[in-house]
Amino acid sequence: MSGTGLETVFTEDELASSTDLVDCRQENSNTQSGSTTASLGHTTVDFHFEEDYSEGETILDGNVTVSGKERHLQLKSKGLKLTSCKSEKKDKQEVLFLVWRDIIQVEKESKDSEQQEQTTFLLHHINRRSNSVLRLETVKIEDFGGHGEKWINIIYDQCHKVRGRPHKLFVLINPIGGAGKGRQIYLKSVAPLLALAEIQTTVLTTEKSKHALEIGETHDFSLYDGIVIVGGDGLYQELLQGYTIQIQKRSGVNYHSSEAEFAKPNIPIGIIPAGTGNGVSGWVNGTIDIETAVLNIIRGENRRAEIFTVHSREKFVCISALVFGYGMFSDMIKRTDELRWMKKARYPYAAAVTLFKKKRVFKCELTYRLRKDLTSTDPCNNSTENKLDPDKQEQNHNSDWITYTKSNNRYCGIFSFACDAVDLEDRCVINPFGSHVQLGIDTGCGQIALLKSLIKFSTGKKAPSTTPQNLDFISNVTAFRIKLLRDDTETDDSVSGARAKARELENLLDIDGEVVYVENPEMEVRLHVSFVPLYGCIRMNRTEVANGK
Ligand SMILES: Nc1ncnc2c1ncn2[C@@H]1O[C@H](COP(=O)(O)OP(=O)(O)OP(=O)(O)O)[C@@H](O)[C@H]1O
Repeated sequence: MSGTGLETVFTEDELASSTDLVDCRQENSNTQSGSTTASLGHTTVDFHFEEDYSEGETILDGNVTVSGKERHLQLKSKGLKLTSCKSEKKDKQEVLFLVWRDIIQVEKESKDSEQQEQTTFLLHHINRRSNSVLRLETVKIEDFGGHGEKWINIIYDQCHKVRGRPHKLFVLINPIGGAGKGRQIYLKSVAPLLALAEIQTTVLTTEKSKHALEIGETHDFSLYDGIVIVGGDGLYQELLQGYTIQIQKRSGVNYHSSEAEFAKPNIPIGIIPAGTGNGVSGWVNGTIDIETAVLNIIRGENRRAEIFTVHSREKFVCISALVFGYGMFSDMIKRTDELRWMKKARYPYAAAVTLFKKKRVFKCELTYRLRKDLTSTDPCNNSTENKLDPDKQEQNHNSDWITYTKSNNRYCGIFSFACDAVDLEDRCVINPFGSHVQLGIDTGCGQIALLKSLIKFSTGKKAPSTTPQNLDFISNVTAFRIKLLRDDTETDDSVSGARAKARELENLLDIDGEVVYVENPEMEVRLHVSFVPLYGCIRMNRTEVANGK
């Protein structure tokens, strides 16, 4: 299945009603796809393009007209430059410089009459708005310097040969994620842009729970330049877990060993935020705006993000790409899972219910390892590290296991996000490409204080210098172990109803907002740095992050 790949997945009616598929180019030049607010992280990420904005050598130059005004157009080795003519007053002179990566397509405008001699073409390019939002814009350019179709041929060649830009994508849609609009989102806001960029697609929709896991484990992705998922964090986690297992099996890695060096995926993944939380998409795009996510996939730039693996007694349980939670976090996710019929409203509802519930206390041994070669949490540490061989980064960097002793083994919750919060002077920046994480430990913190802390973390607000009572954060963590301490003589039959329910909950984890059952609550969670290539990942630029631009 190739080409648009839509015929087998969408009904004729759906395709026919999607007018933008028929006439996508005009429609998209004005499209402003809906920007929603992320519940996790969308305002926190300050990614900056480390694109080389030097212009390079001139390939072709000449005069053109744009909206009736004379302009000078130069095609350079690094991009395209459009400037006002020298005759215009200095203060009215405009300059537009676009690197080739930011040009999506060029197409010749069909002539109205045979008499029309000048070549006219449409340049579809990315316009950068503030706060990471990208928009497609179209400029109509008319040649009058005599270069004719030479303009079109060179622009076409340059923008289509940009390194990393995908030509063939595998797309997986979750029709029930978020507000249940995955298919419509794909048809209206994703497919037209991919078609405009001449990207071939193979499109599948999930048909049942955990289908993405199965597809990830069995599908041959080698034919594709990238994988796109249209859904939320749960869909991404399942696809990535299946794909990770497939890679380990092919590479002969014993992935049941918690010490194993996992083979890393080489095909980048792009996430179209069509779920509820859309945390990872927000992290890597700096927004959960749909059009931005699509344009970042087309741009092709990608960077490896970190993930956790979770093992229990030397048996692989799962991977986690967003958050690992145990105790009150898994209790809350179980509650939200049971309320799936409420769609997006289930999260605030479950959070509100949690506020009024008495916290469950569990007893466990908690140990962790720290990254020992860090001297600071400066984000620039990452840029240096990323120049190193990523496999070497993980070797010999960990401390021995350290036991957490502050709580007398009594806990309400233990959690960690697969990212680092870089503490700048006025705020935090979430960095999913780092080499260590924070471990959160709740030993009886007030519910409201805990929620406020989590919201602060996820929205990049500067954390107060003092954390709430009974809430602790350990920085620079690379692995942790939780060993539940249970009374060996206790059985489900010998305990009260309430305790039997608590025992059931003790076997549940919150993995990226989904409930995962673990047979033996004795887990090892390990961070794998620089693991999965994600589209939309833009390097943090030292000066700009430091200046908070
Ligand atoms: N066709 C399907 N039928 C039933 N369940 C499905 C189907 N496809 C995927 N699922 C389930 O949907 C869940 C993933 O949903 P997804 O992450 O896309 O949206 P969400 O949960 O609303 O968003 P988020 O995870 O960002 O909060 C997984 O539990 C997965 O097994």
